[in-house]
Amino acid sequence: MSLGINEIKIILSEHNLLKKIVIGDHDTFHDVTYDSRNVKKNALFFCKGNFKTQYLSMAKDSGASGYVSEKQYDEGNGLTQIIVTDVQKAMSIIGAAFYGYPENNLFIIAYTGTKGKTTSSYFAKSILDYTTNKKTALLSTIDTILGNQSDQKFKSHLTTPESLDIFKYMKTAVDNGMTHMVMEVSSQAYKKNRVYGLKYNIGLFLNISPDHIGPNEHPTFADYLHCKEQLLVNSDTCIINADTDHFSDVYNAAKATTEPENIYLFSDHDKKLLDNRHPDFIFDSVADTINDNKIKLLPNNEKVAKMNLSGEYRIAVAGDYNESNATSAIIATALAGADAQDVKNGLEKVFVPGRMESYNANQNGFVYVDYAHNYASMHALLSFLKKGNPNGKVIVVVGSPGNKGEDRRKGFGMALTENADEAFLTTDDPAFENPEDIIEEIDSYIDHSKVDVHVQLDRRMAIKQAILSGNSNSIIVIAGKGRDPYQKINGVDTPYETDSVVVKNVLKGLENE
Ligand SMILES: CC(=O)N[C@H]1[C@@H](OP(=O)(O)OP(=O)(O)OC[C@H]2O[C@@H](n3ccc(=O)[nH]c3=O)[C@H](O)[C@@H]2O)O[C@H](CO)[C@@H](O)[C@@H]1O[C@H](C)C(=O)N[C@@H](C)C(=O)N[C@H](CCC(=O)O)C(=O)O
Ligand SMILES: Nc1ncnc2c1ncn2[C@@H]1O[C@H](COP(=O)(O)OP(=O)(O)OP(=O)(O)O)[C@@H](O)[C@H]1O
Repeated sequence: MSLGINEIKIILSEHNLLKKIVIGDHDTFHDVTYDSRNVKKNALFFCKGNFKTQYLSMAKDSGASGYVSEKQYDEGNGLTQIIVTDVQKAMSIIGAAFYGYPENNLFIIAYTGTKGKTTSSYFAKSILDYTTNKKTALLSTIDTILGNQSDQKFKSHLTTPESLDIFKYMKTAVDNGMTHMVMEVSSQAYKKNRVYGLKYNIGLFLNISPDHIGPNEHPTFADYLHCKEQLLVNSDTCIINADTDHFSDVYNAAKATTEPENIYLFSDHDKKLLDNRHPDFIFDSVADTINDNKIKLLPNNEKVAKMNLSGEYRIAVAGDYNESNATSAIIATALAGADAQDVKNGLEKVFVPGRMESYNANQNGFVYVDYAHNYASMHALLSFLKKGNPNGKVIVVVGSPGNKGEDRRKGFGMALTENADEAFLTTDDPAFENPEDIIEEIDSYIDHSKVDVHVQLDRRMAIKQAILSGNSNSIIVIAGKGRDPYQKINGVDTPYETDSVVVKNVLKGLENE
């Protein structure tokens, strides 16, 4: 693969990004990278983010022959220097060109929303695996799956990767024979222009509630919503949860670039629809107990009746909120070619790592490992579990991260007060904060007349104590980390075997006692 300066000049000019080019010894590049530690000979190096000039010197020493930057640097003398108005945007369009526009060879389903992106993406992939005979790639918060061999699947670093990685992954997926891709698109991906210029066949908007607002993410809720809406602006076909907050705003964003005929709305039968929303599909809960989750899908007009999706679908993952996640996946995958049987198979067989993973602890109750890590998700999770288990205790192990999402602490306090009986407050990615201070803050929002609170800094120990405190009617929730394999402590990702493994070890220990 290679990319010449003339093509770069054309695409940057087309996007009005080019400020200046100084041609150096080489004007054709054989690799693209934003990390000086990975520079190959004749690479084009991008100076972005918290960049330091020594990275450019390092890149030059390692054989880079050009760089792209918003500023010209003496350290880059002798290299081809491409000076642009926005390096993140430039990186995305150059990345697409370098990898030969692999997105054109994939049917792309893209998800956004505050909650449910990962779960719904796994639902959609599971269904499409039947339709495409396992030729569906996945870019998710948990795993990146670019093929069916073991080395074509790995843990993701970000929900939505950097643009160069996205196009590289897409090219790899195409080379591996993949025809479809399901991807999560975070609001940060738009904020940082990681997906600049990328178009999706189908874009889905699940829901929005305040999250990711702070000095390092979005300055305001309006900015957060705006970034999320960009996914719809860049999609040929849009699917929107008609029950979402800020529906009118969201619908108008979709309508800006998509004809109403290509916008599909769905709604929960039990939710009262506001304004004049006319959902195309309505889902109705047939079973939403802890052991059985099933919906009935009802087409609501002629446009969608011909999709032949009317019927009942069992969902392998518990949680009433997963009914709307599943509905979104049904509509998206049907538009991508799935039939009702693929949908049935996919939803019945799906497994989502770290999301409502259940373990039978016998005389100690039932354990769920779940990723709920803010008020909206914790409230959705605990109210569902409490409703399904009115006579048993709901026991929750939870902590809150340091140096980010500080409002989550109050959210956890509130959600625990509303639906938990017992809480074990513990450590979860304390970063540079003292975990005891974080716990104290969560605790200050808990009503102690309703919740029995224990403090146990050691997360493994907290899980063990919570399980031991249960009886056969109890539900024990290990919340917030899912399958995160580390604790972020003082800037270091300290390895952690994951909540799922800790639970399994505790249960094994109990069996052997
Ligand atoms: C805010 C943001 O987008 N930050 C991301 C961004 O940071 P950055 O560009 O400032 O990079 P940096 O790590 O500070 O380094 C600066 C540059 O120098 C380079 N470098 C660095 C060291 C070196 O020796 N040589 C070198 O060339 C780096 O490769 C980088 O290009 O690029 C880095 C990788 O290139 C990411 O790791 C980092 O993600 C941060 C850590 C992160 O986790 N961000 C979160 C907020 C995020 O994006 N989350 C969303 C999900 C949340 C949601 O649902 O909205 C996500 O999509 O994951
Ligand atoms: N539609 C939903 N509404 C509310 N809560 C949900 C919904 N779907 C999932 N959840 C809860 O939120 C948690 C996170 O779900 P998931 O990972 O699918 O969402 P996400 O959008 O990828 O989240 P994040 O951006 O935080 O990674 C789940 O473990 C569950 O507790």
